[in-house]
Amino acid sequence: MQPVKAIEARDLRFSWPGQPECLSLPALDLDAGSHLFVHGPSGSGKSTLLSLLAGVLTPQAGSVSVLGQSWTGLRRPARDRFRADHIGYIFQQFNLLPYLPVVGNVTLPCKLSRRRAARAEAAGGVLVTGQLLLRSLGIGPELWDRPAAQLSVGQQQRVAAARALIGQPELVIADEPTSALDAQRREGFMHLLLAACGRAGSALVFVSHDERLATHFARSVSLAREDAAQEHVA
Ligand SMILES: Nc1ncnc2c1ncn2[C@@H]1O[C@H](COP(=O)(O)OP(=O)(O)OP(=O)(O)O)[C@@H](O)[C@H]1O
Repeated sequence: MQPVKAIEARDLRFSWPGQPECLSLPALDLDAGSHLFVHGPSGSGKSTLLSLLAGVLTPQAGSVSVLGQSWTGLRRPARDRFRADHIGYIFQQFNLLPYLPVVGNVTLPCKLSRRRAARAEAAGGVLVTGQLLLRSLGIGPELWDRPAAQLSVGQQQRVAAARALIGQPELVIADEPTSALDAQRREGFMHLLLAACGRAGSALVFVSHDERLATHFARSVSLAREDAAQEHVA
């Protein structure tokens, strides 16, 4: 039997209402635990693709399966549950709850998903797992009880990564999480994120307009118009 893929997308086509086609992708596969870099200029459809992969948007044609489950077969509440159980999402603007302490932000997915809570419990407890993740991403105990809004951009970004990774979701989706960082902090974050995904065994789809980040990945896909959805394997 073939192992279940983290992502299997076929013949995807998507247009926003009243606009020309935004995305056309014949195939996109991602093996469990492997990492993929998606790049393309602003407006090329990177965030749209991520929303299709995460089942937030529905394509006009084609299909997306995550861990062997097709989004088409799920109604909205089931989609929300499946997403909470299996996908960690790092948003471009991090989307932390500003007044909630750092550690509360990180453990939040375990309140929304029993599956992720059970995994964190099995790994030593939800709180301890959150603290360990924060530590591994360079956020020390002196910051754990501070409201998230009081952290620097680079610190918030690492908190967002810890939140995405708690409870070992099989798939982590990262939408331009490094766009606000200088070169040194960007490289540091990439190393921490890739190592944390490796430890959790999570597959990673990482999106950026910055092609230099491709050096961190064995596989990359370009959404640039002129070479529509071309794949490169290093
Ligand atoms: N909610 C929306 N409604 C209508 N059109 C949208 C919406 N979101 C995105 N678009 C359009 O879809 C196209 C692709 O946008 P998308 O945000 O996916 O690109 P992107 O590559 O992620 O861009 P960026 O790097 O600037 O974040 C753009 O032309 C954009 O205007």
